[in-house]
Amino acid sequence: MAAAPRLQSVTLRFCGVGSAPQQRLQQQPRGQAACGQRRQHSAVTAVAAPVAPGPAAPTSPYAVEMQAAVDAVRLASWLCEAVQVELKSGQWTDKEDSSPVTIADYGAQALVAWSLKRTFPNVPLSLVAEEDAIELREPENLATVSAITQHVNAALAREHPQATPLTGAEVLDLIDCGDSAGGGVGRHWVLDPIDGTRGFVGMRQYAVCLGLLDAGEVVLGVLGCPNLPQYAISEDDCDEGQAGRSFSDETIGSMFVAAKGQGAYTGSVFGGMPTQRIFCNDTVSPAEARYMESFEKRHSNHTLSQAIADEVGIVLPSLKLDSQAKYGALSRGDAGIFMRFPDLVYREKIWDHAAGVIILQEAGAVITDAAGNPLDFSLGRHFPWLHGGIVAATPSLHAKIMAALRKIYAEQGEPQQPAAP
Ligand SMILES: Nc1ncnc2c1ncn2[C@@H]1O[C@H](COP(=O)(O)O)[C@@H](OP(=O)(O)O)[C@H]1O
Ligand SMILES: [Mg+2]
Ligand SMILES: [Mg+2]
Ligand SMILES: [Mg+2]
Repeated sequence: MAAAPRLQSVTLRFCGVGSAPQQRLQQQPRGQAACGQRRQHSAVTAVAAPVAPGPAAPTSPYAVEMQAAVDAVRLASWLCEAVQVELKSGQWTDKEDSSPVTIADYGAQALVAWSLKRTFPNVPLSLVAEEDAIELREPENLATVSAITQHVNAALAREHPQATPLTGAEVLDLIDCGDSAGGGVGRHWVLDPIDGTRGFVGMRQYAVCLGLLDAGEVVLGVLGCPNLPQYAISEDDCDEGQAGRSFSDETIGSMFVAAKGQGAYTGSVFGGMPTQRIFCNDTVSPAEARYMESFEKRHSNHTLSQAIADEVGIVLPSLKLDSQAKYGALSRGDAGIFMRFPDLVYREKIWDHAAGVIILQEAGAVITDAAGNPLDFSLGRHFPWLHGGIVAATPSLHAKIMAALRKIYAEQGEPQQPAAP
């Protein structure tokens, strides 16, 4: 729970929802959101001085793709924030897997596809993305399509006023661009238009996640985290409903970018190209370390992560937050460890990890499955079974976590994962 003085300021900021968000959405030109109005917060740890020229220097490999990805993620992030302002409980449907999907998931996917096609008009778009428009094409979903299209066109009018507004049919076709099978040959964009949809509807954390696969390897990643503070987060920032305060606070809203061999960087999600170099902090001892895990208990076994933490000597409680915002926060040193232990029958999707993994790697973290294997993105839209889950951490803490995990498995018995499909 937040301390009393903080609760007061949170209450005040909630009062602003409805007017303040509109100000941010309508009055602040792109690039100014990070400026001014900074309050005192604990600094992001392990952040080096800004490094010029940053990840999109014209001579850098993947520079054009990086700028394209940042533009696409920012455009989608504007839509997400606009929808979250309006989101009322119950304004989402349940897909077959019973995960909530909002109009923002669809709208963000359409905008990213539109943006990539605009930047690369002569290259066929191969996009491995979470959503599809099959249900939206049912006649009873006409009103939903209309709402998505309105939000898509509002974001376009803001960022690309010269663009012709899209029709509902065009929006549906853009969403359906995301059906690529991916794989280890050629280039494929990998998109989770909203990772952490439950966090999005719960006014917690979420992320727009875009990665680029080249010959089966993630070579570029961008995370847009409109609700993630630009300062180091604490438990207070993870409480249910806390993210709603972001709309009137210019220190909220982070972007993370990385390209292979070029380092990881952060900045404002509504600013320019992020240029602040970040590193995960490998000097933290277990006694000082924090670990992060899913907010949703059903996504990860919190009992196992607590047992590992106890074994390693971690005393601080975990930070529980949704989405790949965790990968961004780990990359800049807010915590030292991320653990994810889903049900053994759950098959992970590549869009839930692609962008975050390259950012983590470029920040100096180690990320493996629970058996210590690297994550292989070359095998299609899903991973084959990851052995027991995912562990990401600073190098020294990763080694300690893996040793603790092996000890616990030796005592309790190895988890019996189904054979690879
Ligand atoms: N039963 C389950 N176990 C593990 N992960 C699950 C799950 N059900 C859904 N997920 C995935 O967990 C993601 C959110 O991750 P996190 O737990 O880190 O917030 C979801 O992304 P979406 O919100 O994009 O659907 C979804 O892909
Ligand atoms: Mg989903
Ligand atoms: Mg996801
Ligand atoms: Mg998603």
